[in-house]
Amino acid sequence: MAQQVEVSHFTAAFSDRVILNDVSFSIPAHQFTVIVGENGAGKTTLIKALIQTVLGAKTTGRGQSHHEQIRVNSQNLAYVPQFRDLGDDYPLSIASFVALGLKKGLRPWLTKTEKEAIQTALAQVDLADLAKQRLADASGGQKQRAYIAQALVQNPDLLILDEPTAALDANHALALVKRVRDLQQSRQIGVLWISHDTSWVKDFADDYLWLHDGQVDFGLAKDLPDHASSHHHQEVNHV
Ligand SMILES: Nc1ncnc2c1ncn2[C@@H]1O[C@H](COP(=O)(O)OP(=O)(O)OP(=O)(O)O)[C@@H](O)[C@H]1O
Repeated sequence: MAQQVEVSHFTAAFSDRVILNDVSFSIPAHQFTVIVGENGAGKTTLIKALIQTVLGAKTTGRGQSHHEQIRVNSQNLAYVPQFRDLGDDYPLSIASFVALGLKKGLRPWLTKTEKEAIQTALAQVDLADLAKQRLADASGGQKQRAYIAQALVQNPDLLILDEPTAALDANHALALVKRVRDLQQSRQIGVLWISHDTSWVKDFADDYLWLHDGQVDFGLAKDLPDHASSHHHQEVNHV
């Protein structure tokens, strides 16, 4: 299969500040790729450009961004943004929250297939027993998993997660990594996972993208350079 992501001489700048400077790299299909780099290195900027490319291709019917430096081979991209707590008065159950990921338009009911897809997505993140519980009453880790279930119910061929373990302790973070790794392999999809914690990368990812000094290095996860991990600090969202 072709590459899932191809970036060729892409530059991102805000005013005259260049964040990514003429970067080129490719990611093969069906890979679990971790994106690392210090705060401000351009990780979110990069994934936003990839997402815009896919959204742009849908409206123009072309598989390329308008500036033609980025190609993303994805019919169905799902994105889990950085964790935001929706608050104590959020009214929906976990199952209803996951159902928001379905593209059913204004139709108020769920088809049998959609109900099954919700059950499957909940089971895949081990939330089947909590389907009827209010999302507001779930723990931080359960909420993270509900966000991921909402992405999975879309049956993505490319899943992009922006620091999904930022609010989790080490054990729950590793459990989530393993779960997404299993799903990525069983569904044969691509995963792009932004992480400041690189402790698990060599064991569970296929490749890395390391953003530093305006450049992007791509390599096999087992070869992740030590200095790619050494200067990070984790930013936890306090809400
Ligand atoms: N809309 C914008 N306007 C101006 N500057 C921006 C904008 N968005 C991002 N930046 C700047 O671009 C740089 C890269 O930001 P980005 O969010 O991509 O970094 P990041 O690697 O995701 O960082 P973090 O690890 O802190 O989330 C930062 O210096 C940021 O301040």
